[in-house]
Amino acid sequence: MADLVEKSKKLSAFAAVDENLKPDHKVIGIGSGSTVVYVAERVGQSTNKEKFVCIPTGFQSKQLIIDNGLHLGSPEQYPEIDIAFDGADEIDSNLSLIKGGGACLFQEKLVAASAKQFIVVADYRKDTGILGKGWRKGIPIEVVPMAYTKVSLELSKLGGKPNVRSGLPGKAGPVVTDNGNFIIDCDFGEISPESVADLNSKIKSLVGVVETGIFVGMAQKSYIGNSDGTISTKSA
Ligand SMILES: O=C[C@H](O)[C@H](O)[C@H](O)COP(=O)(O)O
Repeated sequence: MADLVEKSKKLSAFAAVDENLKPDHKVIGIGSGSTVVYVAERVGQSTNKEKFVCIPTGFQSKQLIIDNGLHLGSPEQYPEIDIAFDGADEIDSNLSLIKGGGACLFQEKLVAASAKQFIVVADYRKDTGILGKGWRKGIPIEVVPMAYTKVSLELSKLGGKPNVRSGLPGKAGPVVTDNGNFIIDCDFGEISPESVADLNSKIKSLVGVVETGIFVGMAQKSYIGNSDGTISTKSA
């Protein structure tokens, strides 16, 4: 099973890079997580790799770029990105995503929003069609630390079950993001594809929320590695 999932991740990542990375691309966004490891590996195998500048979405992503011998840039230097690749925790039928399982959602959204093309890569477990169906940990929401009780209260009033993400067993107390903030995982149950944008706007409007892990209208194409070794693609 674990081997099958790993193979699906690699399959989706390699296919996404092979089919979408073009000779005229210069600035590439590299996401976070275990699937994007294979994106970085494939970009690093490109004969053009010397001319790429790769923009990371966090600490792990930065290490992936360096380890694969790619040039590192920053979002400040490159506010316009030619193409970005990233993983997802769940994907719905409209290509809306839950992201942030690894607490990287803010920088991931920054890079995706700066990219002319945003491609999602994932194994077959992520493609459930409805957010909150397979990913039961809740929507990751990055909040400024001093606002976490206020935001938690307001999320409850919106019908969610908020939970500040713990750093245990590695750290006592909450997880602290690459930006020095906390993560609240808020369970809203299953979210119909039609109501995702509205829920995202409501969460985003709460003072203290830096960013949500709901990505609506951002992904242009998904590459899903299936358990039988095939790939399914979908365009928005
Ligand atoms: O914060 C983490 C990110 O949103 C990841 O892209 C997401 O959790 C998917 O990671 P993985 O490819 O390991 O499932």
